[in-house]
Amino acid sequence: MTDEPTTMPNPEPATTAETDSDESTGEAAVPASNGPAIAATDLSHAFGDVRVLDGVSLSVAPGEIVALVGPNGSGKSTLLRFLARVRAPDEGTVAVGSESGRARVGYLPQQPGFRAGFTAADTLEFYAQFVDEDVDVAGVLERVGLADAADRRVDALSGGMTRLLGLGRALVGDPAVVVLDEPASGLDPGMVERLFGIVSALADAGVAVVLSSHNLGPVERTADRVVVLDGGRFVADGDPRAVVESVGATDLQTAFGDLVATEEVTGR
Ligand SMILES: Nc1ncnc2c1ncn2[C@@H]1O[C@H](COP(=O)(O)OP(=O)(O)OP(=O)(O)O)[C@@H](O)[C@H]1O
Repeated sequence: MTDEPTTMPNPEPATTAETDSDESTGEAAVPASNGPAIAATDLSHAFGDVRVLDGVSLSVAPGEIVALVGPNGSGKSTLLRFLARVRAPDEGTVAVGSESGRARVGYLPQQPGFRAGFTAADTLEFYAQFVDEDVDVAGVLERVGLADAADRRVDALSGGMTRLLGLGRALVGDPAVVVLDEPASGLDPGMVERLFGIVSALADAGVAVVLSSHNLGPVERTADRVVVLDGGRFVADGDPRAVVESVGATDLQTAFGDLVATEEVTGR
């Protein structure tokens, strides 16, 4: 199914299983001063017999870029849904806050969906009406590289363009935290660079960014911190250079293979 952002009403509401109340997600405000922008504590979750997360905790500071990497099916999307609060974990809490007091979380789901018939601009205008600030829709479209597609219907967008529109939707309302599930998936190399440039600019503006990606080159160059998820736990967590050096590798791609392959030895 399609996930939708949590900060604004949804034109095609998700099921209740995907839109848990604040109470059920254990949401709480992080103390305003010098606290993390978002803090997840002791998250555990299973789908039936499959344990996807096993007591993971993650705090992200304002202006920090955290990249979540891991093999297919390792639980990245599940963790990001919990951070975005579109779903609640079996156990654990997610607290959102920031020094500025902004507490919204912008979310790009792995498979963003939009109301057919709307144009790209209509779509962002729709979401803009639910935030307090004035939203420069044309500016958001420009920022994500869709200025020329403003009047194109969403059902006529390519897969990559749909993802960029999802990124634009996540940015509406100037959120303090942005959670991006594989934002570079389906983008051509130029747009991948642009995407990671947008991420850097967000962080420079004080936004906490948590993203998942299989594009380990740009991740290594852009992220402040890389978290490797495998077997329900974090098997590495540190700045990219430290993660690479921790296994004596030369780059993140090589380190990733080593870390995931040796999970049972290095897991913590
Ligand atoms: N709603 C669900 N019901 C049952 N199982 C689920 C559900 N969502 C995810 N899973 C399972 O949980 C595990 C983790 O899935 P998740 O999508 O979080 O992984 P991922 O790391 O994001 O994978 P990918 O890199 O392929 O996107 C997988 O085994 C998946 O099949």
